[in-house]
Amino acid sequence: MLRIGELTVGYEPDVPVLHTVSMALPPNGVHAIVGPNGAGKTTLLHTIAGHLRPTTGYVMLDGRDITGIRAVRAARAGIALAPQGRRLWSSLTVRDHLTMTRPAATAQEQGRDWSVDDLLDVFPALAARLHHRAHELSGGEQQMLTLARALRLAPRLLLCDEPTEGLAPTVANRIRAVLADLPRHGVTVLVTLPQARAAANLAHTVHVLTAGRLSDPVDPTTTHADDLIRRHLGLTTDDEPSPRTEPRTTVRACHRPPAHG
Ligand SMILES: Nc1ncnc2c1ncn2[C@@H]1O[C@H](COP(=O)(O)OP(=O)(O)OP(=O)(O)O)[C@@H](O)[C@H]1O
Repeated sequence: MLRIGELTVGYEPDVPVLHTVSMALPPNGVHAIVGPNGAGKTTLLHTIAGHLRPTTGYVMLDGRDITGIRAVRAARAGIALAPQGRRLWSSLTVRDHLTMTRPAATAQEQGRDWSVDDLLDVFPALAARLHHRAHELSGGEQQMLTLARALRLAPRLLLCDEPTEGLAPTVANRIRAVLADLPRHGVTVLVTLPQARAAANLAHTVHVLTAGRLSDPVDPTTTHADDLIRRHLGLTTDDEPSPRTEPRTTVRACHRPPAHG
């Protein structure tokens, strides 16, 4: 569904943050990018979402060249971003956020059209907070609202930047479970996560981004996946417990994507 080739992106001339990044994501899966702070994860998502223009390279969505298009056009093409830091409108209520946001994608490019009620079913915690302002919500509720608002745009590709950052483990697990279920609704998910273990438990493919360079995709179900991810991250075996020590069934998406897309 998404194909990126030789993408170089920077904020200043001749200072690239991403170096010739290439990636091909099949549709209807959950795909994770892990990497340390400052690796360029946000930069990559913002480039796909049309907030940043690459210096070189291309971004293709379902065979259509969307390189360098503006964010509004990326949304029309079926891409939504749930940004890091949430960026909610603090004085508006949950209801305001969900009713003010409408499907942005054109009919042809649109994914599922999520009604407000659909989204409250996905995030029951928000139903109880419908008339509360964003700044009155807990961190977990704010993150749920960020995701719900992005889904209101009816995307086929949802970009989630560190959606579990700073959340209690149970809330983070709930968020990951929602993401794992989205491919069932025709939404492909590209999510950045700080922890290799969480990414391996959730995603169908994991890419590691370090210092602006992206690894080849790793299939977390293969025998050497943990070692491979760890090696890409430059970790020793003691730095993070094995992904296989956690039950995968809690969040792993049940619909595997086709091998090619
Ligand atoms: N608006 C900006 N102007 C200049 N440099 C920036 C800007 N935003 C990010 N950078 C730099 O680009 C590099 C990559 O940042 P980015 O936020 O993409 O990394 P990240 O992997 O998402 O890290 P984090 O998890 O800390 O958000 C960093 O060196 C950062 O300082």
